[in-house]
Amino acid sequence: MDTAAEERAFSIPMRTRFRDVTTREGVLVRGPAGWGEFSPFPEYPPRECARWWAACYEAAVLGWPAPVRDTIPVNVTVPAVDPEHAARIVTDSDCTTAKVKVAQVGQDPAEDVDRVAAVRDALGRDGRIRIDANGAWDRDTAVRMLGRLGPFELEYVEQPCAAVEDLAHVRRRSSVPVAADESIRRAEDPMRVRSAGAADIVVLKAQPLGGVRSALRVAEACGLPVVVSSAVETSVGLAAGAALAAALPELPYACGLATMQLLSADVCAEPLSPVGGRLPVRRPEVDEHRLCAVETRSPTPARRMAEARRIWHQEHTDPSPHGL
Ligand SMILES: O=C(O)CCC(=O)c1ccccc1C(=O)O
Ligand SMILES: [Mg+2]
Repeated sequence: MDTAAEERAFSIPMRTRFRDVTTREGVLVRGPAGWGEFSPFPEYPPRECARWWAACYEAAVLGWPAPVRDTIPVNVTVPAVDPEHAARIVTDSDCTTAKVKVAQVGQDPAEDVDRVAAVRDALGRDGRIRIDANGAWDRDTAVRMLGRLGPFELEYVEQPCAAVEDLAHVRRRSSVPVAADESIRRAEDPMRVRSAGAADIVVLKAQPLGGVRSALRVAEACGLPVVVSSAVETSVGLAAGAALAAALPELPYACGLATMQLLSADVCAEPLSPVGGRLPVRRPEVDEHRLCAVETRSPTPARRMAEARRIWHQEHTDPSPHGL
């Protein structure tokens, strides 16, 4: 669309499979404000990808609002691995909060219990544990599993069920606080979560919500405590999440932005990784050598971005002065 803007498609394998994600693909775009990332998940339709494009455009062209803090407390993310591996991931991190994936397809509920138990052992009594079911439980299973996992003292459960009505049901039946993720991220109307009484906390991600400013507006309109999470991005995408977490007026919980270690490589020489359980708020430099090493010839990422951009600019008529 524009020869001035640099666009580089990348493909990076995950270290550990994360749900059905084994590789992260996308495009990095360099604009006047820096690099932006466009990396929607493979199954996301073009209409949803338009918001991911808006986030990339904001990063590359507009930049971000001023931060009110310079480090962000983060959780270590524990995929649906065996108990020993889960304990090692927690011990190798400096984090005192862990987010444990549960309800993985093909696994037994006892595997969730064993994984959470191992994480509680590794963290000690003062650590915090939150779990994420990615909407996989029905409402009765959710209430039953929260009963089984309750003794490990959960900070909250993220998206126990897919439907907003089911989240509200679980919230009434269980003493574990409920956080909404997919119900915000993939919803036509993120405000339904609040009016349905479906959540105590909202999980906000910069890319799927259309950028930092747009996510800040969702946070303000929701009026619930916010946890900022990544979409498993390179350090370029993570920097947008850090900017969002840094700009929120209140940040009462650790954020899910320590996901760099889930990827096997990065595009920056100094990846955006936590130090002492906290992520520094900064924009890491893209390293040409590292970017080259993960560059892909696949036409798919660029094609998806062109389609997302077309939809976005159709709906937002102001023409970009930067040709992006
Ligand atoms: O929150 C974290 O710790 C990591 C981010 C994460 O879990 C995630 C990453 C990509 C896609 C979905 C999710 C999710 O929270 O469900
Ligand atoms: Mg989630």
